[in-house]
Amino acid sequence: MLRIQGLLKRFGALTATDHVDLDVRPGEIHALIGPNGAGKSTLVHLISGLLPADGGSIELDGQELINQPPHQRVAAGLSRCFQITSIFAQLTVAENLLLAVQAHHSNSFRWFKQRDKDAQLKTLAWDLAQRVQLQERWNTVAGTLPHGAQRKLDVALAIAASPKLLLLDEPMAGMGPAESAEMLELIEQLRRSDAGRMAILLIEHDMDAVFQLADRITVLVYGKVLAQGSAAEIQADPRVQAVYLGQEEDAHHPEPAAQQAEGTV
Ligand SMILES: Nc1ncnc2c1ncn2[C@@H]1O[C@H](COP(=O)(O)OP(=O)(O)OP(=O)(O)O)[C@@H](O)[C@H]1O
Repeated sequence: MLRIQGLLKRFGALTATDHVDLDVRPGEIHALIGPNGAGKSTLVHLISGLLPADGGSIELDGQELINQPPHQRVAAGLSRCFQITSIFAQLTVAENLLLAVQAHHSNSFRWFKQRDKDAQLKTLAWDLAQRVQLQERWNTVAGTLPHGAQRKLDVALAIAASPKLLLLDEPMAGMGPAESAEMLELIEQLRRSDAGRMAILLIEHDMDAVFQLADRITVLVYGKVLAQGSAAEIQADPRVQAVYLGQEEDAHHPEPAAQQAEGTV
């Protein structure tokens, strides 16, 4: 579904994305992990088009996106969660969802009478609410929802367009254990309910969540791909262990740990 080849991004002398190759298959949850500063956010910005690349290729379902502006990438089937910044806080859950489905689907119902069109859009919005378990909050003003429920609404807005690839950038950030568990269940359920086609690229610091959710994992270090494989392969990889061990030691002895991580790349 997503094929990245030789992707390159430089910030002055720093190569933040260093000839990265990455494939995400249809229906797969692919996690991107790596220590702080590894280049995960830069890669996500390159995919969504918020940053221009210096070289390489990004294909979504066979379509080259590398020179496309963000809105054309969305039209091509890319969707990204923006950590609740995309929700309308003054509007209810229902109004948020109706706006999202209207933006993406109203063309499909353009020959319908207004009343039938409204009913179709409302059905789609209600389906979305069910998919993210927000039916009971249908009439709640979005800004008054707890943090976890706002993140769920954000996910619903992102999947309203039936994307081919969903970019989930730290979906559990700022959540307590109960909210994280609900989000984890929601992501698993998205995979099950989407006819196996929508792929998810997940950036997440919570390793338990990553190992539970991901079909495959890519590990980035200093902008380069260090390892790729299943959760079991990544957990057993001594190079990955060294990087994460190095990071823990880094807190106590910054210099030696940084050198150790560098030596493993
Ligand atoms: N706009 C920028 N200008 C200059 N350097 C940048 C810019 N954005 C990121 N960098 C640098 O690029 C490298 C990769 O940063 P990035 O934020 O992509 O890493 P990350 O893996 O997302 O880190 P974290 O897990 O801490 O969010 C870092 O060294 C960072 O300082």
